[in-house]
Amino acid sequence: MERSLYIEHLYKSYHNQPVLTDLCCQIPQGKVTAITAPSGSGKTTLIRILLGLEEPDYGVLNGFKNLKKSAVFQEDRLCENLTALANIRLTSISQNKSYLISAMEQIGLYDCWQKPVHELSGGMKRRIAILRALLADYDLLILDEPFKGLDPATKEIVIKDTKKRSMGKTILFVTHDELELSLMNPSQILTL
Ligand SMILES: Nc1ncnc2c1ncn2[C@@H]1O[C@H](COP(=O)(O)OP(=O)(O)OP(=O)(O)O)[C@@H](O)[C@H]1O
Repeated sequence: MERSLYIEHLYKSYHNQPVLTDLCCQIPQGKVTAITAPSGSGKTTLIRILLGLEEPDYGVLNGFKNLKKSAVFQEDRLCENLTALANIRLTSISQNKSYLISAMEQIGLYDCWQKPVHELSGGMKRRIAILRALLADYDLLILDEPFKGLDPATKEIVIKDTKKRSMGKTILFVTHDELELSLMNPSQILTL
């Protein structure tokens, strides 16, 4: 049986304003955990702490340290002057070009691999950011409102692809969207 990851008594404040107060939870490995909570409740702060981008004021993260992590942030964080393919290659240098182009086509990204990202639509950029994270080598995939802005039909295709590619991995994803929740089918939903 897979071990769980534990977040124990986590506290974080900014300018003496508490954001996370005594947060304790368990994240089963190899499963999908959703986080859904109102805006401003500290979801992104928690994710930044789990990724090591932010220090908690207090608390213990048990089991996270040696995990390889991959993430999709609320922003695409793509290199706008590089092509779509070159952005994806940043995390999957050993995959050949035809494999990567085929992976793009499976989420509806046709004939755009050689275009610089700044020439692409918002929804195309989003899918490239998601695919870049999915094709990386990781144990823990952290997704902060990853599917936001995609139309429902595209969302369904991308979520099915995400589920297929991340099978057996630990996924933590933030959403406010019922369709995303039902398609991702998390084993637990955390409300901060
Ligand atoms: N670097 C920072 N400096 C000061 N305050 C911050 C910082 N980062 C976040 N905050 C504050 O922490 C609180 C939680 O922010 P956070 O982005 O974690 O919320 P969230 O639940 O992810 O919100 P949303 O659903 O809108 O993305 C907010 O009040 C925000 O203003």
